[in-house]
Amino acid sequence: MNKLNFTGHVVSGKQLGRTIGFPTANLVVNRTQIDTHGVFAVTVHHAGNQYAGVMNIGVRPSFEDGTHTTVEVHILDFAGDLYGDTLTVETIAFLRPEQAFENLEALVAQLKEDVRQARKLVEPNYMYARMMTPPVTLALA
Ligand SMILES: Cc1cc2nc3c(=O)[nH]c(=O)nc-3n(C[C@H](O)[C@H](O)[C@H](O)COP(=O)(O)O)c2cc1C
Ligand SMILES: Nc1ncnc2c1ncn2[C@@H]1O[C@H](COP(=O)(O)OP(=O)(O)O)[C@@H](O)[C@H]1O
Repeated sequence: MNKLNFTGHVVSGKQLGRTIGFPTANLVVNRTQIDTHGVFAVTVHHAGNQYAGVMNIGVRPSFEDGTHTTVEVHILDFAGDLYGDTLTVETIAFLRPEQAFENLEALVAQLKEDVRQARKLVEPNYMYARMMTPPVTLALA
């Protein structure tokens, strides 16, 4: 997979995400930075912090007429107002292509599975970084 690394600012969407337990920050990004569609496990940088997340780049075939591409990120273990803020997103792994779901229940079940995968794929990176930090610091001291 080609790694994507881009920055965008958060605008409002249909405000449906929060009603299904998955608030998703809609990002305005430079189209030339995005050359693919699909669902990804990602690292999100916001205000000096780093989080694991799941991202969809697509046309939301379950809800839309399938013409307008959006970039949406759900950040794991985060709650807060991001409207107007800037996020930098780095893809870690491609999870699956975007699908048309029959109903919200089926979408939510898949989103839970996406989050489960992202935890497995993204969080070990942080654990490894934390494990490595003390010995490196000691070696430099
Ligand atoms: C990780 C992730 C995967 C998604 N996968 C799909 C998908 O396969 N099909 C789809 O129609 N929408 C998908 N969505 C988009 C949701 O339908 C969207 O977040 C929801 O419509 C809420 O939109 P809102 O932020 O405008 O309120 C996905 C969103 C995320 C964050
Ligand atoms: N964990 C989270 N991940 C992403 N956005 C979150 C999260 N927690 C709170 N938010 C906020 O919720 C908004 C997304 O909620 P949502 O209902 O999908 O609305 P919208 O359709 O306007 O994107 C984000 O823009 C952000 O301000």
